[in-house]
Amino acid sequence: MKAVHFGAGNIGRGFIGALLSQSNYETIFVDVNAELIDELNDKGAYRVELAGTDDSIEVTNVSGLNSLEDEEKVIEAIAEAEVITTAVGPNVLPMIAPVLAKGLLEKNSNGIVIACENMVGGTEILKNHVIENLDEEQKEWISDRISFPNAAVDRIVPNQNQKDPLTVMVEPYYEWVVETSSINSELPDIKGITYVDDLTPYIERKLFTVNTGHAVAAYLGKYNGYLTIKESLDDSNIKNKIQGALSESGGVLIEKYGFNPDEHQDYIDTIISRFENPDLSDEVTRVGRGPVRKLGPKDRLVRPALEFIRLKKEEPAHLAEVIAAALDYKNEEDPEAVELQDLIREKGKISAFCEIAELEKDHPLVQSVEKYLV
Ligand SMILES: NC(=O)c1ccc[n+]([C@@H]2O[C@H](COP(=O)([O-])OP(=O)(O)OC[C@H]3O[C@@H](n4cnc5c(N)ncnc54)[C@H](O)[C@@H]3O)[C@@H](O)[C@H]2O)c1
Ligand SMILES: O=P(O)(O)OC[C@@H](O)[C@@H](O)[C@H](O)[C@H](O)CO
Repeated sequence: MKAVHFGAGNIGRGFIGALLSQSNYETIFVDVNAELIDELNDKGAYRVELAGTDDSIEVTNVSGLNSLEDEEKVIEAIAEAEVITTAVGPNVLPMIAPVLAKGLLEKNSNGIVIACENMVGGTEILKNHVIENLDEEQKEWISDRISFPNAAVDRIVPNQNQKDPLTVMVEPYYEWVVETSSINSELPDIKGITYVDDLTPYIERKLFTVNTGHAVAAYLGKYNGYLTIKESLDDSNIKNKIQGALSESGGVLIEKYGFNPDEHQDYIDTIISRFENPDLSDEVTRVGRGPVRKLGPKDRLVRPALEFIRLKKEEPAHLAEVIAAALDYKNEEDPEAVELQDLIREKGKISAFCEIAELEKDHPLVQSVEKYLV
């Protein structure tokens, strides 16, 4: 069995690639990072270390293709693969869509594409990019043969600082949930996947708890001069604010999906203890990366804040404070952080926020954020 995985980065190697290998797939990684691709082809294997344990997984039967230089080979690999997965980041999905479309059109059997990105409806969005330049006949062909199920993935994989460029250290915890309703062939037998009929409660619970809490730690941590998520959590003031923000997003999730409040609190507590893992060093700049995306209307801060106002008719004070801290986020090495600060210089914080979050200035969330601006 063959799998093609776009993105040989942290989650690609440390999570998806490892599970594909453990499920006996030959996995071909496609990436733009020439060093990683050369290493994968030289070694054909790499190690995933489980932080805080002596355990590791030897990931074998892997190789790499450079998506900038090897287009014909990428198309051929996609045509032969049963499963195609991605972990490239939401903004990169439109860039991989053209080659993915070419490869899928070459297939003579059914296939499944799963985007493993932190976003609601990620695979569906990728599918729309894939089919946007196809003619009607090609669209029908793809819709008949290729399944595009949405997915939620959860495992903290920090940026790596290892001697070996392929070795990756991950937290032992993981969750990979895939929606069955849009799969029109046999479900792939991949270790670790939980199949569900309706992904919405799972992806929202994950994004608006793990990623909302993480964003609080990153933006308040950066504002307070901390370098890592662990340092942020060691500050009891920030830890309380994470609890506060997750009570706001949790209130929304409990109301929308009928989660048991005690069980949801246990979920929050587990996540906070994952952030405190002393064996992982995760930088606030990795977790806070891409602030324009993270301040978007459907992402981890604005979406739960808007729903809190709509359902609870109260001010989401903690989420508003974190949004204000995110508007202060500066990192010259992060193109979105530079874009955000350029926009703020041009328009001011509130107009920049309104533009990114697609809100009017008199919206209650905007007024709430304004109170916390520095
Ligand atoms: N790291 C985590 O803890 C984690 C956990 C769950 C989900 N995710 C999600 O997984 C995705 C990837 O995150 P990551 O942390 O692995 O990032 P990463 O930067 O480590 O990996 C992304 C990889 O994509 C590659 N890439 C960029 N453009 C490409 C292109 N055009 N074609 C092929 N490859 C390309 C990059 O070179 C890089 O190797 C994101 O959507 C992220 O939200 C990450
Ligand atoms: O990957 P991002 O940029 O959407 O978010 C940063 C982190 O919150 C994220 O990568 C988490 O580590 C991950 O989602 C845990 O499952």
